Amino acid sequence: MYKRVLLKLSGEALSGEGGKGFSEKMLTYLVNEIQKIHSLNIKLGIVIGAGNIFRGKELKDFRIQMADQLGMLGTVINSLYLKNVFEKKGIKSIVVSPIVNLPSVMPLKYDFIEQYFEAGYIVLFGGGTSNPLFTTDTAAALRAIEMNADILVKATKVDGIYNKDPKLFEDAKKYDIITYEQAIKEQIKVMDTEAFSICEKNNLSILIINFFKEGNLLKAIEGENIGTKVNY
Ligand SMILES: Nc1ncnc2c1ncn2[C@@H]1O[C@H](COP(=O)(O)OP(=O)(O)OP(=O)(O)O)[C@@H](O)[C@H]1O
Ligand SMILES: O=c1ccn([C@@H]2O[C@H](COP(=O)(O)O)[C@@H](O)[C@H]2O)c(=O)[nH]1
Repeated sequence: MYKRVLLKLSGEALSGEGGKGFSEKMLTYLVNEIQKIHSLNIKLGIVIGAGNIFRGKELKDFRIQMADQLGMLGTVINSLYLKNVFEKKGIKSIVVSPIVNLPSVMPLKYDFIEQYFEAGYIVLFGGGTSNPLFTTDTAAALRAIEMNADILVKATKVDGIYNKDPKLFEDAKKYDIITYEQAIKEQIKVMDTEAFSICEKNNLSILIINFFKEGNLLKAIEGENIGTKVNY
């Protein structure tokens, strides 16, 4: 079983696939899935995207730097939203971000992160990498290394990596395991190349799983071979 986990969630985990905003049904599902792994006493960090609010590239009339800043703020909004949802269910969490100074957001300080984990908090890393031109996949890779995670789990809307986009090609074939070298060479689009590259350099594997299938997250943390594992 993995003991230190960085979980990358799509913003759509809050809205439902393809949706915007926040869905009560999805939030209930999300909390139930998190509760299953939180009870295992693991050190859990979460990076959440903002596809349910803004993705920079969706704001066509904006300069990309401006659009990306809105996207990054969206990830802080999602993190705070999630903190509140967790709180109502008795799950302790803390929002950490290098980009905003708000009473409920703590600055990113490595020494404190360990203390939050020791005190049983889930750490919600908001604000992406703090730089435009990136996405939360890259932020997840950075935070995973910084928290010394033993796995980065990307919980998304496909059940793993295929030789081509399974949402577009019915005959796409799934990989159970793939190396970073192969993923980068084949230009696999399920995750940013920057994220692959950071994890490869730091000897951290990634697990891609379908978030929308009940029980998947728990199975992945317990080491069951679901989804696709990207190995260095
Ligand atoms: N070779 C591939 N194998 C698997 N999925 C692929 C592949 N190529 C492209 N994809 C697409 O990648 C998508 C997952 O990545 P995407 O960045 O959209 O999600 P996310 O990171 O979970 O969301 P967010 O942008 O909200 O953080 C899937 O919907 C899938 O269609
Ligand atoms: O490091 C980062 C992370 C994110 N952004 C912007 O935020 C949105 C939302 O993140 P997703 O990973 O797409 O859900 C992203 O599209 C970027 O616009 C960023 O600029 N830098």
